[in-house]
Amino acid sequence: MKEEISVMYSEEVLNKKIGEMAEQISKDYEGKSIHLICILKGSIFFCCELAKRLTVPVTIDFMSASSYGNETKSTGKLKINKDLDEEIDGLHCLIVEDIIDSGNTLSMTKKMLEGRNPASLKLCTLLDKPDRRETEVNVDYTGFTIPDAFVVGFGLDYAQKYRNLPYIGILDFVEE
Ligand SMILES: O=P(O)(O)OC[C@H]1O[C@H](OP(=O)(O)OP(=O)(O)O)[C@H](O)[C@@H]1O
Ligand code: HPA
Repeated sequence: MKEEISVMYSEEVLNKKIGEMAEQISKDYEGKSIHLICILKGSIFFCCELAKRLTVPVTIDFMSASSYGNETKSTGKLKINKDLDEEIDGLHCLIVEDIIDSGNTLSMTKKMLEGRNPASLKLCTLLDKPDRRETEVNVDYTGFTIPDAFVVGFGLDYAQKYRNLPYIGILDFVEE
């Protein structure tokens, strides 16, 4: 089987949307600093583009939590591979995700971080795939709501490949 990718959102479309999201977030957090919590690895591209466009003071920390292996289905279990470097108590935290699919990663991550007494904790995702939700999560900022397709690019991978694509595309498997 050959892997084929068709463009869903071009780099230009993504940047426009991220600009709009940053504008809204900057308005909502006026007078405050935001502590961005970037969930590795998929969110790095989105997190960088978002951070560059925020007009309020920003700090960033990274966490690696995953509920996926090399397959395209969730295991429903959270694995913390790398925890945050800094304490978050008293900080206005914004979790930055590339995609919410089953919701398992984000709901478990959110619960864990809530226990650390942040001043506030909100969620931001570039993509939301609600058709596949297994665990409800309240998402504060969503870029695009997408249908049930497996997407790659702009940080998103299939078996660790395609993260570096500057656009988001749908991955299909076709007969050679
Ligand atoms: O809503 P869910 O079904 O839990 O899926 C979403 C999660 O899956 C992906 O991460 P992944 O575990 O593949 O790690 P990666 O970011 O390093 O690719 C994505 O970046 C989200 O964190
Ligand atoms: O559609 C997807 N693509 C890449 N990684 C993912 N993790 C959850 N859903 C996806």
